[in-house]
Amino acid sequence: MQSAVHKYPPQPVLALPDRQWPNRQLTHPPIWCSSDLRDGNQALANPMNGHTKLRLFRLLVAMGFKEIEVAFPSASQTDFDFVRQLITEGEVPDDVTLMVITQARGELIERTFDALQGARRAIVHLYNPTAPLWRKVVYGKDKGGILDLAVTAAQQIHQRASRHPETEWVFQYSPETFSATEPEFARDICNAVLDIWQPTPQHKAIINLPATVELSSPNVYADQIEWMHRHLHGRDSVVLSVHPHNDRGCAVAAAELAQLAGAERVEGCLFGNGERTGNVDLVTLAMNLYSQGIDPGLDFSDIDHIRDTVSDCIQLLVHPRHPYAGELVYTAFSGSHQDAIKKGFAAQDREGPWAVPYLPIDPQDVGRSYEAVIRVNSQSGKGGSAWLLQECHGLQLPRAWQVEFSQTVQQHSDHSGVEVDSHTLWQLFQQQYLSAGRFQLLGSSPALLAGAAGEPLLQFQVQDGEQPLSLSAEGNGPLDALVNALSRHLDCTLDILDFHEHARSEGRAADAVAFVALSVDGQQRLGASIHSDSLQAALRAVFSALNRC
Ligand SMILES: CC(=O)SCCNC(=O)CCNC(=O)[C@H](O)C(C)(C)COP(=O)(O)OP(=O)(O)OC[C@H]1O[C@@H](n2cnc3c(N)ncnc32)[C@H](O)[C@@H]1OP(=O)(O)O
Ligand SMILES: CC(C)C(=O)C(=O)O
Ligand SMILES: [Mg+2]
Repeated sequence: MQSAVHKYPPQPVLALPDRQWPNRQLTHPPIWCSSDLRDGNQALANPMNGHTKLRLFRLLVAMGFKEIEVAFPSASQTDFDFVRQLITEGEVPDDVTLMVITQARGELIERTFDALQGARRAIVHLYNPTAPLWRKVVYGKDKGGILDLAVTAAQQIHQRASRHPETEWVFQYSPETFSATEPEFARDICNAVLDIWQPTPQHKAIINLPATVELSSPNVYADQIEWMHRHLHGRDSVVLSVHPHNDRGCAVAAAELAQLAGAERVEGCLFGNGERTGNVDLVTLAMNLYSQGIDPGLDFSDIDHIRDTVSDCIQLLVHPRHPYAGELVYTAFSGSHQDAIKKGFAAQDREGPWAVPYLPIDPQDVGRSYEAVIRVNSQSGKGGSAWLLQECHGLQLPRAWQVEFSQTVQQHSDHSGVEVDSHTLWQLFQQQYLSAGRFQLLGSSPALLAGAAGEPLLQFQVQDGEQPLSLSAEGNGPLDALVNALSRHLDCTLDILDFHEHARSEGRAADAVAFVALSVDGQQRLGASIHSDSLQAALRAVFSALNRC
C-alpha cells in the first residue's frame, strides 16, 4: 500500500522565542464554562430534549459551574424554549450566568436576544470562522469580508443589548478555527470586535480562542494563546478564554498549557463530550488541579453520580479507563501494584499527605470505595487475594498463608481465565482450609484437669475417619495438649510452628480466626479455622492443618 502521508503538510508554528509559559505553574482554577448543553449537545445523534437538558443543567449548577452555555437558541425550537424555560421558571441561581451562542447573521442574532428576554445576566456568544480554508471554501470571502461579518454582528449585538438594560450583558467573541488562523488576522478581528464593544476592567468582554479542530501539539497552541494575550487591545478589559477540541487527543494538555500562557477561562464538556473526538474534558482538567492540591471549585465528591447522569442524558458511555471517573481507574489487577497499594494503605498517615503507590488520589474523595481498588485475576499475586479476603471477609492472612493461598488462586484463575471475585475467593479459601477432612474435633473438655506432672490434662472428642475417639493429654496449654494427644494417637511427631489469631473485622466481631502452622514429621502444613469461640478456632485450626497432609 502506498503511503498517503504526503497529503498532510505540517501545521505552521508561531515564532515566539521569548515565550513565558514554560516557566509558569498552575496555581488556581480557571473560570469554568460548561458547553455540555451547546457544543456537547450539537454533537449528539439525538440532541437532548428540554427535559434532559434541564436535568443536565441542574447537575452542572449543583457541581458549581457559574457559566453555562445552555443553547443555540436560533438553531431549534427546543433550544429556544429551553432558554425561555430557564429564565421564566427561575431555574438560574443568582450566581450563575447563562450563555447562548449565535452565528454572525442578523436574523439569528435577533432570535437569540428574543430567547434571552428577562434574563438577569447573560453572555451572548458570537462566532464566525476566520481560518484561510473556511474563508475560501465555506464563505468565499477575503479577510476584509470576514472582518466585516464579525464587526457588523458585533455592532448589532451591542445595539440590541442596549435596548434591554434590565439584563446585565456580557459579550463573547470566538474567532472559530482560531488555531488555524494567521495570528495577525486573529488579533485584528478580535481587536475590531473589542473596539466596538468597548469593554472595561469593570465590565469585561470575553475573547474565546478555540482549537476548533486540534491541529498541533499543545505547546504550539500555548504559543498562539500567549501571542494573543500580548496583542489584544485593553487586555485588562478582556477575559481570555480557551476552547480546545481533542482531535489529537491532547485537549487537556492544551488547556493546561494555554492557562500558563495567559488564558483565564476554559470552555469544555464533562467527560470530553463534543464534536468528533470531543471538547476538552472538564472533569480531567479540574481533577488534575485537585490532585495537585488546588481546589478546582467544582464538586466531584460523587463522581459516579455525575458520570451516570451525564451518560444517561447524552446516551453515551464513559470509558471504564476515563481519568478519575472510569469504572476501572482506581483498580489494580497486577500483583506488584496490588502489593504496593496494600502496603501503601497500611502505611498511610490519616492526617498526612496522600501517599499510596499507584493511586494518584484517594478514591474516597470522589465517592469511590476501597473495595474495588484491588481485583484478582491471573496477573495478581498474594497481596491481591489477601486484600480481598481482608476487605470483604474480615480475614487477615499471615504471610505464609498469603503465599500458599495465592498459588491456589493463581491456578484457579489460570484455569478459568477470568477474574476471581470475592465470593469465589471465599469459596476457594473454604475449600482449602475450612472443609471437612479425615479428622474432626467433636468436642473438648470444658475444664482443665490436673495431670500427673502437674500440667493441665485436656480431653478431646475426635472423629478419625469413621471412628469416634476420646483422646487426652497433658500440655502447657490447650493447643499443646491437643498436639500431644494427636501425636500419640497417630504415632508421629507434631509441633506447632506458628500461631496467629484475630477477631474477624467489623460486622463479624463475634468470630475468631485462627491460623496454625503445624509440623507433621518435619513437613509444614498450614491450617485455618473460624469459630465464635477463640479456643475452638485455635484447636480446629490444628485439625485443618492435619487434614491437609
Ligand atoms: C465549531 C462550532 O461548534 S460552531 C457551532 C456550530 N453549531 C451548529 O451549527 C448547531 C446549530 N446550527 C444549526 O442548527 C443551523 O446551522 C442553523 C439553524 C443555525 C442555521 O441553519 P441554516 O440557515 O440552514 O444554515 P446552514 O447551517 O445550513 O448553513 C450555514 C450558512 O450560514 C453561514 N454561516 C455558518 N456559520 C456562520 C457564522 N458563524 N456566521 C455567519 N454565517 C455563518 C454559512 O456560510 C452558510 O451560509 P450560505 O448558506 O450562504 O452558504
Ligand atoms: C463556536 C466555537 C467556540 C466552537 O465551538 C469551536 O470553535 O469549537
Ligand atoms: Mg467547539
